[in-house]
Amino acid sequence: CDRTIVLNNNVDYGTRRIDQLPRPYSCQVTPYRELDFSERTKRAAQAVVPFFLGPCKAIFIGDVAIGKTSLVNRFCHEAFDGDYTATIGLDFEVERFQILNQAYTLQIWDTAGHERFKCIAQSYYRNTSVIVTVFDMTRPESLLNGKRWLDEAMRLNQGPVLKFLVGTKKDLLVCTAPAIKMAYDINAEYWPVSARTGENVTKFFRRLTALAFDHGVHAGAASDCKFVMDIVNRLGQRNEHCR
Ligand SMILES: Nc1nc2c(ncn2[C@@H]2O[C@H](COP(=O)(O)OP(=O)(O)OP(=O)(O)O)[C@@H](O)[C@H]2O)c(=O)[nH]1
Repeated sequence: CDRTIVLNNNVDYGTRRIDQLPRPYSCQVTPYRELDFSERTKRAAQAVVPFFLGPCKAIFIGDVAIGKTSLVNRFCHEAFDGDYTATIGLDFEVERFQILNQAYTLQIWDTAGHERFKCIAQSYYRNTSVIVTVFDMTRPESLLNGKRWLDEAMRLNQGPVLKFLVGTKKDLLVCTAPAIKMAYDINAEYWPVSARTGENVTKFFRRLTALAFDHGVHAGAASDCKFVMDIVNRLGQRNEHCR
């Protein structure tokens, strides 16, 4: 088999530093319409008192051999391997970003697509901030199966999650219309990428991480607010008892 390993093929990987909210692949195919970080996020990032935002957990799900690991490897290691090696259960990567001068960690959970490892992978689906449903643009059935993978992951996550639909192997381009329709149907942001050439890979990860950061600040602010309201309510109840 023709083994191809490409390293540093002049793709601009950018940096892990983000000062402005990166654009979606297409403004038409995204449920996330904000053009910049929210005012709340910018204020929080500029505050004198530093805030801590926990890591972002992003799971990558989808059929076997569609290019999940290749996508992750291209971003994390700037490498592409033309040979296929099945993921056993699950792989894990950590990437550190600087967003609006705040440290932010992206955890990438690359799950196995093989049925045999499904139970292992599914046990890591919980408490996810981002679900990336991956499909192979040269294999239409992997797009249809993507919906099933997403439903299973959503069933195990009660809280709000960001959803992305990523088509791999853009270098072997095929029609994207069904993917765009699917992205609308599942309310996900659509990205076609190529791990072989690196096209859109860094842009996609920067966008994912920045959106997760923005939404994470909101969720954190909301839970702080709930915490304060709980205290106020409890104090109110105590006063009632005293009367
Ligand atoms: N031409 C081309 N081939 C790709 C691309 N991405 C992945 N491949 C090839 O597709 C095959 C499968 O890729 P993997 O990344 O191992 O697939 P996976 O989804 O992680 O597979 P599992 O671990 O079994 O779930 C490998 O032979 C890759 O070289 C791409 O962008 N372009």
